[in-house]
Amino acid sequence: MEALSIDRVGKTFTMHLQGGARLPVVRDVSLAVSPGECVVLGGPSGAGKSSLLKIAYGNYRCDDGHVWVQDGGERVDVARAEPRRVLRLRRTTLGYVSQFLRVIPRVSALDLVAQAAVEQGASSDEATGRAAALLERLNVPRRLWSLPPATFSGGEQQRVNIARGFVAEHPVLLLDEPTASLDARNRAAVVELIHDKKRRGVAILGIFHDEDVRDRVADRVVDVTRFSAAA
Ligand SMILES: Nc1ncnc2c1ncn2[C@@H]1O[C@H](COP(=O)(O)OP(=O)(O)OP(=O)(O)O)[C@@H](O)[C@H]1O
Repeated sequence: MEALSIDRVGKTFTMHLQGGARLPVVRDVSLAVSPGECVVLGGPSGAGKSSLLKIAYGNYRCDDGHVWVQDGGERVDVARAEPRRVLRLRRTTLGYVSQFLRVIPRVSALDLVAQAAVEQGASSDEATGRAAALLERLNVPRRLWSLPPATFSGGEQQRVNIARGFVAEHPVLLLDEPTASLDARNRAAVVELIHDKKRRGVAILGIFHDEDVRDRVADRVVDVTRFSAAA
């Protein structure tokens, strides 16, 4: 059974500040991701890869189609579900790792990561243990763990963000260029984390511009240009 299924999705942006100009991006997108599989969205800049991920997460509305996510014994259509249902789905089932960390003032890196596990029901001790293990694997120096990440470097923030996204145990994970500003060593650490998730049966849909990373994690690459709605 598919964990995530995008079914005939279409999206046109309407630019209200530009006299309602319409920008068709994708149409008739259908693709599915099974448990333990990593599907990568490919295609040139502007093809609509990020937009599709945001539609799958429920951040963007789509005009047509459905986004089915298997949630235990139930299938939820992210495109049509009530906002409250989408929020619940995000807590238990649907994870998303963006390129940038949203820092919370005064919350330390360790707590920020652990919080994501606590939200899924882990005890505080267990969450802190898992958060520490991930920060370690992602080579975030121990001296930074007790500090709020606002002043961290771009790559350090990104690694805290990845730890936060991976500490939770979501059966479906959306990854928007998680390795964009990382060096080779940390890219390799992220590849390992993705392999771990796949072994645990997590379904992953992601964007990876780095070809080497893409080749190492992707079971399939879906070129989004084939769904282009432009002209
Ligand atoms: N919120 C928005 N409002 C209006 N247009 C948008 C919005 N988000 C994206 N677009 C437009 O939709 C098109 C697809 O953008 P998207 O970011 O999905 O592409 P992408 O394939 O992820 O590109 P990249 O590889 O450069 O990140 C672009 O032309 C972009 O300008």
